[in-house]
Amino acid sequence: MMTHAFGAPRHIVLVGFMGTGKSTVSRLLAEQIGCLAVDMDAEIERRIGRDIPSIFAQEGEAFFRRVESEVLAALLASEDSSIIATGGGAVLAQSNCDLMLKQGMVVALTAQPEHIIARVRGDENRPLLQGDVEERVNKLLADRKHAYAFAPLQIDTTALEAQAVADLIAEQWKATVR
Ligand SMILES: Nc1ncnc2c1ncn2[C@@H]1O[C@H](COP(=O)(O)OP(=O)(O)OP(=O)(O)O)[C@@H](O)[C@H]1O
Ligand SMILES: O=C(O)C1=C[C@@H](O)[C@@H](O)[C@H](O)C1
Ligand SMILES: [Mg+2]
Repeated sequence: MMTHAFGAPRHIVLVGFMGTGKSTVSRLLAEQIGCLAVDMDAEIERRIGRDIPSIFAQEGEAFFRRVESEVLAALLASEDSSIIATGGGAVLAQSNCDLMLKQGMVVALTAQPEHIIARVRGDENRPLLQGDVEERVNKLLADRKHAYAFAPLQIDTTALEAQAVADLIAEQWKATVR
């Protein structure tokens, strides 16, 4: 179980573009550290009772972003420590970033565009990447050039296995909560 020094962050929050490995790494980290992994996208689907593409199609992105902010705030308010895999766009609201920094150790995962494209190609669960995946990824990456820079810890996952990424974060976490 995790123990906490006074004032130490309660949660580990993973941010990053789609396909950088937040969901995968969160599950590995949870096993390693011994706490719950929560995937915000899955939590939103559970709360609304529909999958992400349907929520985007039927309610629109603005609705999705409102629910995303509510889910994030609820998870961060929990007394129980967790590893939170955020959705790729959860950082688009400054208020979300401020909350993450206040309540968690925020880690940004990055990867070279070609690797992101290879990892997300063929996955129909990402409504913002439908159509020409390469074009969509490059456009969104340009729009979000600085969106993940607020995280104090940045890990380039391009040449790392997901387990190696989890190991790096676990090491940093142990040093932080000691
Ligand atoms: N370090 C890595 N090296 C190679 N492949 C990886 C790595 N991390 C994750 N992957 C693979 O990339 C794909 C996307 O990973 P994952 O779903 O964890 O990304 P994500 O950041 O949660 O994306 P999203 O924001 O869309 O939820 C998966 O197929 C996963 O197995
Ligand atoms: O980057 C984004 O804006 C998104 C990423 C996914 O995790 C989902 O939250 C959704 O597909 C939107
Ligand atoms: Mg994910």
